[in-house]
Amino acid sequence: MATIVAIASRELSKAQDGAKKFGIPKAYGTYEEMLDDPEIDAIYISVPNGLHAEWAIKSMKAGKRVLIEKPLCANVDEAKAIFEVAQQTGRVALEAFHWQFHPAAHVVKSYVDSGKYGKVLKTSARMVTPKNSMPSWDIRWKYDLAGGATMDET
Ligand SMILES: NC(=O)C1=CN([C@@H]2O[C@H](COP(=O)(O)OP(=O)(O)OC[C@H]3O[C@@H](n4cnc5c(N)ncnc54)[C@H](OP(=O)(O)O)[C@@H]3O)[C@@H](O)[C@H]2O)C=CC1
Ligand SMILES: O=C1OC[C@@H](O)[C@H](O)[C@H]1O
Repeated sequence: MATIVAIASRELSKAQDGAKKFGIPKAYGTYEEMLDDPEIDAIYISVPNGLHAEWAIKSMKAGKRVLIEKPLCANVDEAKAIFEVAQQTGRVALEAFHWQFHPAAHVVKSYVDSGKYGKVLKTSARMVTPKNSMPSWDIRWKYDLAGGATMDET
C-alpha cells in the first residue's frame, strides 16, 4: 500500500491548496524540494509530456522510484535515457498506462497473434473531444511540451 506524503507545484499556494483539498501532509513550492524529501520513496510524474524524461531522471538520481504518466516521454532518445538511468540507479521506472496490464488487451493481442482472423492490414485512430473541453492554452496543443493528438493518445 502507498501513502501520499507530499504534493509539489511550481507555485507553493497551488500545492498548499491541493494538499488541503486531498488531505496530503506536505506541500512543496518547487519539484526539487520534493526530491530532497527522504520520506518519499516514489514520485508520480504528471507534468506535460515533454518534461516527463527530465523529471523522471532527476527523481531516480535522487533515489526515487517513478510512475510516469503516459506517454512515457517525447522521443526514443528520452526513452533510452530513462531506462539507462533506471539501470544505473536500480530504481523502478514504470509508465502509468494501464492497457499493457489489462486482460481485455491481452485477449485482443492473443487473437491477433493467433492469426485466427487473418493478418492486420490497417489500423486507424481518431481523437475527438467535446467542444471547448480543450482550451487553446492546454498543454496538448503545445509542440514544445510534446503535445499533439498522437502523443496524447499514445
Ligand atoms: N493516464 C491518463 O488517463 C491521463 C494521463 N494524462 C497525462 O498526464 C500529464 C498531465 O496532463 P494534465 O494533468 O491534463 O495536464 P495539466 O496541464 O492539467 O497539468 C500539468 C501540470 O504540470 C505542471 N507543469 C510543469 N511544468 C509545466 C509547463 N512548462 N507548462 C505547463 N504545466 C507545467 C503544472 O503544475 P504546477 O503549475 O502546479 O507545477 C500543471 O498543472 C500528461 O502527460 C498527460 O498525457 C492526463 C490525463 C489522463
Ligand atoms: O485518457 C485520456 O483522455 C483524454 C486525454 O486528453 C488524456 O491525456 C488521456 O490520458
